[in-house]
Amino acid sequence: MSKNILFSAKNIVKSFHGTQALKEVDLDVYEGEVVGLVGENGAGKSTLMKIIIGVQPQGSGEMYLRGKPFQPHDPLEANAEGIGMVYQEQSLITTLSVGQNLFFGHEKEFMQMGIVNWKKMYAEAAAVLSEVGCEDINPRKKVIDLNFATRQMVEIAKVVNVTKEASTDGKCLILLDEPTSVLNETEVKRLFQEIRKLTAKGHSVIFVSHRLDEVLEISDRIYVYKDGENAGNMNVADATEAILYERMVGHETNSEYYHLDKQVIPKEEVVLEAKDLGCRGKFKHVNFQLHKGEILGFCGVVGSGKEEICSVFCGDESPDFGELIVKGRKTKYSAPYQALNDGILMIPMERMVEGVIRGLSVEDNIALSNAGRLSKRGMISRKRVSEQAVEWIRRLRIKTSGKEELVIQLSGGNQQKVVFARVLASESDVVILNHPTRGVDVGAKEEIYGLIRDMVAEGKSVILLGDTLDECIGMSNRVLIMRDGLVTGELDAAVDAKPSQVSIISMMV
Ligand SMILES: Nc1ncnc2c1ncn2[C@@H]1O[C@H](COP(=O)(O)OP(=O)(O)OP(=O)(O)O)[C@@H](O)[C@H]1O
Repeated sequence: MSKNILFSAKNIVKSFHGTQALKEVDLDVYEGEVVGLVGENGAGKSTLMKIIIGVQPQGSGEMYLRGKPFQPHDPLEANAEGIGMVYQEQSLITTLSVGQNLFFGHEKEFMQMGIVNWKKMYAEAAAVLSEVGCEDINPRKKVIDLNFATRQMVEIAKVVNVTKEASTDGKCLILLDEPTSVLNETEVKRLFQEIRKLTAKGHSVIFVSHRLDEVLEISDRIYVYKDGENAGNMNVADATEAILYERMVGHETNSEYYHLDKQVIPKEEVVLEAKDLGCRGKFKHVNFQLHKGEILGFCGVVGSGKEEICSVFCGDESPDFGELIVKGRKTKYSAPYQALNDGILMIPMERMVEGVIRGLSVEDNIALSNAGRLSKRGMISRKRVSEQAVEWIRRLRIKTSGKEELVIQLSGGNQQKVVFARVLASESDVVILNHPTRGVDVGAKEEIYGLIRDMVAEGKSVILLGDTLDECIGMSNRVLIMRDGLVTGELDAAVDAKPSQVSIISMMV
């Protein structure tokens, strides 16, 4: 590794309305290295990234790029200096094509006599995509027609392209904030290959993630932030998941991660049943039963059909074939409220878009799914809304200045905790958890696993689309495996009979 410092942040301080997000943090990045940045939800990671890219200014402190003072006023200025960022929230314009997104703001370069030379733009877009190993993405396709994983690869291609163009002589710095959260394992591998290609050319990357195994795999050095302060930095050779966890959370992981001691044996009673269920072009011949008090894990790669089946249970889509039986009654939903009336609720994967109303307060968001229980003679009791919020803020350790704070002001992971609180507080007895721990820090993950166990112990039933195979196996009583729209296997996952990852993967691919 070259020893020239590419970027430095020194004594960075940032406050928001009384919340001190960063208290004099430092961060150095050498040329050609990947710096991992980890910390609990609300530790200040995204805030620092936004300061580096020029979205918001720091309160005090200095930054240096290639040894010179660096203070971008907006992301375009940072791009022009060779710093680019892929955001946690997707930033592509979905109504435009991939090519238009890649060259957004640079259309002039393709103008000939006042009109855009589309052929040229798409040819160049194809070249950019192939440079990041995504030659299979059609640059003419509208972003809205792409799945989230593909969109993420387009975002990365865009950023790599912008910064590369900006600095032909110098080295670039790419900021990746939770880049793998919507990627499957193959795509993560591809991303890591891409990152390694970039660093081999002397460019550098800051990699922010809650997935400690990935941080350990891709980083050269790792910084840990805790409550807006540096809680240590180390070479990857000196780091383990346990060390990082301890620095982040302040204590060692003390309980069994998946709370296997609390795994209960489901009841006989069937709450939801699929009989030869099918949706044209998405999945077919799906049969299974979900029992009271059961956690049923669905495993499969993106496109296997597992997400689409869940859309049928929660009323987002209607099946074309077969039967859906809920609590003994044959049914078919054409809207989510109908599923909700039957006690079925889903945490959506894109919960930043669908799961939370960001302009509402923390307490009102938590109350969204159980307004009925909180009302008296048709009037919502503010007192109950407030009491409920205080309880969940405490249980999930939601980092907020108070229950009245707007959700938009919370860090990404804390927004997710709010969505989770909403589901846990709901009266639904069948809960579909689509990647419930994505973007949530390791400490909160453990708590969420404990809460899921409590939910099923109380008699709720859960369909789990886990963030990792490990999570799916660890938490479930049984797993269903899907490939190309078909169920390819069903395995018992009792406490003493957990299937191996290898046996599941062999049925997934
Ligand atoms: N625009 C804002 N207004 C008010 N408070 C904010 C704002 N942005 C961040 N904060 C607060 O600053 C703190 C740090 O947030 P930040 O998003 O940097 O955390 P993070 O480490 O990236 O967390 P996560 O892992 O959940 O994404 C949090 O307490 C958050 O509520």
